[in-house]
Amino acid sequence: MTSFPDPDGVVPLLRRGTVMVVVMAPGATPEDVARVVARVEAAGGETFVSTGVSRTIIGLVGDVDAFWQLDLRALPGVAAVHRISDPYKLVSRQHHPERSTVWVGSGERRVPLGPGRFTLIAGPCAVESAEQALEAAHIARSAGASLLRAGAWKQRTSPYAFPGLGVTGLEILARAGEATGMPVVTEVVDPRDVPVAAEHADMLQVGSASMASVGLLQAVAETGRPVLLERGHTATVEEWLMAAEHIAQRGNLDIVLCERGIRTFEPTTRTTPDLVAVPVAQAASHLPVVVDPSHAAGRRDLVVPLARAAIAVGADGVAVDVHPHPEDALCHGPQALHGAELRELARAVRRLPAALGRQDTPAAYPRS
Ligand SMILES: O=C[C@H](O)[C@H](O)COP(=O)(O)O
Ligand SMILES: C=C(OP(=O)(O)O)C(=O)O
Repeated sequence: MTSFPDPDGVVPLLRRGTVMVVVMAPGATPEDVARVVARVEAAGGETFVSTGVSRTIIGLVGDVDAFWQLDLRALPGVAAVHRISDPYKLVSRQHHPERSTVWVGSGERRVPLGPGRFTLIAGPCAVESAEQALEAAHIARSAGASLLRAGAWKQRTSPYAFPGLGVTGLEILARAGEATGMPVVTEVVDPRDVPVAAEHADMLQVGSASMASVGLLQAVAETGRPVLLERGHTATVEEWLMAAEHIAQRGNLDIVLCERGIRTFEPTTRTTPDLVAVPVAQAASHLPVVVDPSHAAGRRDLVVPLARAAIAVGADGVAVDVHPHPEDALCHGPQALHGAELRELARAVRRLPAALGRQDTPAAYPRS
């Protein structure tokens, strides 16, 4: 704003419910300005024009989506158009200042995810057999996890990699959840599988590679099941929240955001865990935010340190891979924790929040 010699003309614009700012080019004529004003006012908006020494800026008040459709950037003399308000509404904290809690499961198996709690989600990356899933579920439960995760359909990069057991895997997972008293969360990759997944799982996950698949987002939303929405590994926080808005628009606000690493130039880890995204997403949105250090790092040795960091940065939970025999795992064995490592992580989950001054309810921490 210092480039504007008339700051008094700028500040009031931003104080009057401005949702968008149009910056005119230095050589813009009064006719160019009038054309922008006329187009906005014809669309039912209000304009506040601030004429500086070298530039004029126009603040717009009204329906930001309607203004966006006007394509003001294409008008003569317009240098830039900036949104001031969030491009999402239902998931925004601007319209819903209280942070939300999402409940997964029913009856005695109901598990909360949200402020004042730290929820441990654990399980194998993929369901491989009834024995493996049940063993992993017992390890997870005895360590103190309250939600069981595992994939029946895996969205693999290679068409030759293990794709999951499909509906058979789903049934096995549901039985493992029942046997251990944990609600289950599983990923859906194809919208056609959503109904059967919703029949067997308590929460549906949309994976990183599907984050922007609008058809899938809408299909999971319409089941009414809570949704675990992974951040796309090339998505900005804003794009992630717009994906969540697609779910919310279908009337389903039971959405938990999961930060699982983003693609950067750093090859040491599978993706780069973007922990700053946790407080950023929590400030922008009322939805709970958890972290998946297993898929983010792809390395077992980093999962516990990253989970500690996730607690410190204020995450509402972590989702981690655990496997009875990681060396034999059919999917992502190198990132899967052994039982002893999961118990170490669970100790951090019990002790760290209070040590770090978090106000979480101790009763909600995993027991073990
Ligand atoms: O587990 C989740 C996905 O399948 C995974 O992130 C893709 O992994 P891949 O590249 O090993 O297939
Ligand atoms: C987090 C997962 O996968 P993705 O790599 O698609 O985020 C997962 O399988 O749980």
